[in-house]
Amino acid sequence: MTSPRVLVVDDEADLRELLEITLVRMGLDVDSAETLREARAFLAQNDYGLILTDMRLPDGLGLELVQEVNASNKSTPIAVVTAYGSAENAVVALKAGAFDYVSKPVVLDDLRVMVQSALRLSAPATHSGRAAAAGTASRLIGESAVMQSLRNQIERLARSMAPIAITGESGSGKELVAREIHARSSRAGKPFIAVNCGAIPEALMEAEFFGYRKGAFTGAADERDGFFHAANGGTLMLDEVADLPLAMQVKLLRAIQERRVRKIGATSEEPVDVRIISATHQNLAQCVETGKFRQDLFSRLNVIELSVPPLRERLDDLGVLVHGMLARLAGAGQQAALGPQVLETLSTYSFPGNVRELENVLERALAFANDGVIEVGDLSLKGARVAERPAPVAEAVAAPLQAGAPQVAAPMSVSGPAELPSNLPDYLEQVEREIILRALTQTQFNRTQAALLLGISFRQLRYQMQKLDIQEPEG
Ligand SMILES: Nc1ncnc2c1ncn2[C@@H]1O[C@H](COP(=O)(O)OP(=O)(O)OP(=O)(O)O)[C@@H](O)[C@H]1O
Repeated sequence: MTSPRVLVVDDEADLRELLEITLVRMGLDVDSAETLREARAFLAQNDYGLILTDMRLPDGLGLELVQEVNASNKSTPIAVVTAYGSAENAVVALKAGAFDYVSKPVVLDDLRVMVQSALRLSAPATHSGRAAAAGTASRLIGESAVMQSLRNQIERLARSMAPIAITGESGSGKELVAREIHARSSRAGKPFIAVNCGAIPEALMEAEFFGYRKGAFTGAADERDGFFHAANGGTLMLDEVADLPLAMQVKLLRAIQERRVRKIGATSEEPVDVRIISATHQNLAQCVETGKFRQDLFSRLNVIELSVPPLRERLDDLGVLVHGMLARLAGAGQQAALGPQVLETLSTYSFPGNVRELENVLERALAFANDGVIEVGDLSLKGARVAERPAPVAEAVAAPLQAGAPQVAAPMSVSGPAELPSNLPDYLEQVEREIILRALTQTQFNRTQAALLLGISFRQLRYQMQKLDIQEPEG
């Protein structure tokens, strides 16, 4: 088997030699070019496992080479060497399609990590474990034009280290998209860690992200790794990134830029090789405008933007989604089918909770269904019920909230009313709404604490609040 071949493009003799020696020691064959013209000549003759180019060359910019390689049908990873402190250059190169970058002065350990990661992309699927190369089907269901375009973007983005910012409404599939990018990348064999930034108490954030040394603070009985260490070699997803407090944003920016983290109580930093994917259902650019989110972190995270459309904008996918979900919901041997008009009814609904809500609607409907056949009457769609509701307790509770004074009506007995409810789903929803409101009022609308009180996850609470249209009082 021949060694992978690497093309180094740099006109600075010292740096070029350093790169050559390091790559040869890694067992690679190296060609060197001093100009864009020479590089193009090499590229016309050989296939490379990686191209490593300086940004500034005597006859042009390394960026031109990035664009040319990306425009060609060869999918060779190309990385750039950027001048010290020029974070903008790195971002521009990544946006143009560079696989990754190394900053000058080149730290050889970082270079080796980057080279290995690039070469895994061209390695056979069995070695890299990549879903893409192994031809594994996407877990993202959907054949609509937007979903197909999303899948193509995922395939392309999986071949780079560029930070990606995923936007989309709650429940639209942002985490699934992030997992898919990871599964199709050269990092697939390493961990994917998703962190809900809004669910971590501020005081614990630094310890959770960066870890701590034994004795670093009262209660630090043992050394612990943080999320960055846990995701080393893989992907770290920062979910609900807009919820990060400003102080933490500074520390995170540093860690992302330097690719190094320092545990609390440690004297030195450790290198970490982590791809960052962030997600939010908020408008991050607006958060920057209002001073809630740092501009520098924003431009660092937002190198590539990926938007996941809400379900109501891709209702063409409803049929395949329902089919896929029913197949999963119906356990082995159990029937799960749709009665007449069910799909039509679903397609008139706006799904504010997106695909997650569709999953919940189907799960609930299947529990009510006779012989596993879901009928229109088994679907309890929020919009459909609102008109029928007489004057539920829930409305009495919601009114003062809108006026800005959180109050809760006398709690309904959870053990059940004296008379049987005439509509069980409605009744249960009212009970649920009331209990959630009590927990929220008790915690001054701190959703993390309210979720803890109720023994559910932050995500679950957020989803239920959205489903039941519970809003934080203004002011
Ligand atoms: N295209 C899809 N095909 C199949 N399942 C999907 C699809 N999109 C989303 N789902 C499912 O819907 C649920 C919600 O998706 P996910 O958690 O990725 O959404 P999200 O946008 O990250 O939500 P949140 O903003 O609340 O964190 C998951 O169970 C996921 O598997």
